[in-house]
Amino acid sequence: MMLSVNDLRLQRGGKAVLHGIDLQVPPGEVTALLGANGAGKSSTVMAIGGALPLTGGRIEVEGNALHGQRPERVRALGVAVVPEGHRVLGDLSVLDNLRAAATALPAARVADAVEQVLAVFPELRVKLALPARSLSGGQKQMVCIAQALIGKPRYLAIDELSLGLAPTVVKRLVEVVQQVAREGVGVLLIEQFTTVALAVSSRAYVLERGRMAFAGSSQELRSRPEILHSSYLAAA
Ligand SMILES: Nc1ncnc2c1ncn2[C@@H]1O[C@H](COP(=O)(O)OP(=O)(O)OP(=O)(O)O)[C@@H](O)[C@H]1O
Repeated sequence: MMLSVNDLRLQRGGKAVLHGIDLQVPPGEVTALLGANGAGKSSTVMAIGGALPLTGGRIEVEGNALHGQRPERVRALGVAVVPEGHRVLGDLSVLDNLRAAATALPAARVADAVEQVLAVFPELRVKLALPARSLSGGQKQMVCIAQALIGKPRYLAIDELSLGLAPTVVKRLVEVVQQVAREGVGVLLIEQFTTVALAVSSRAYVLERGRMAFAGSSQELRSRPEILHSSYLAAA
């Protein structure tokens, strides 16, 4: 019972960016994926979501291969991804953005599914009729997380939860991530604020130029700050 990445290799623009990484995301907890800009965090999440082809290795969820699958199939296997940049369909209303994420559900279940994600983000209720472009960055991120949750994933990967968002919003998003994990979802979290990421996660990984420089408990990484320092400096 796990989302697991084994010996993942990946090229972008003809250049190797992941050199064989291993990563496990257990259900019911938050796993942090840390590393400097360009280390390969986004590429890892995109590969998990079916948005980038691998050049080697395996990605599996509870025994099913995710690698080589299209993004829709990855979602159907219970793995949802929130890409970096909290992008929404700006011309559509917030409600239609949520509905658009529910197209894989039978029509009769869409309204219920929308209700369930609004219970997670009640602050979106008063925004439902507004065009999504009128939302703040934090509210757009809420819409993106709600879209990911609408299919009831067993695993959720979030690329840059809080990048560019106000501290009060970050606090709120972190609460939601913790709640989602408590309800049994395995969360893979990429978060620029390493203190936040290590406070909410049980296990942590540190990527350094496409290789895993650390894998272990978040507590251990908190007590050994030199690991993060050297990884973030190595990229400079
Ligand atoms: N579209 C692309 N085409 C070619 N190479 C890319 C592309 N996007 C990223 N890369 C390269 O892939 C490597 C890994 O980038 P990636 O975005 O996965 O890192 P990251 O750890 O998520 O960093 P960031 O926090 O900056 O997004 C980098 O060397 C980057 O230059």
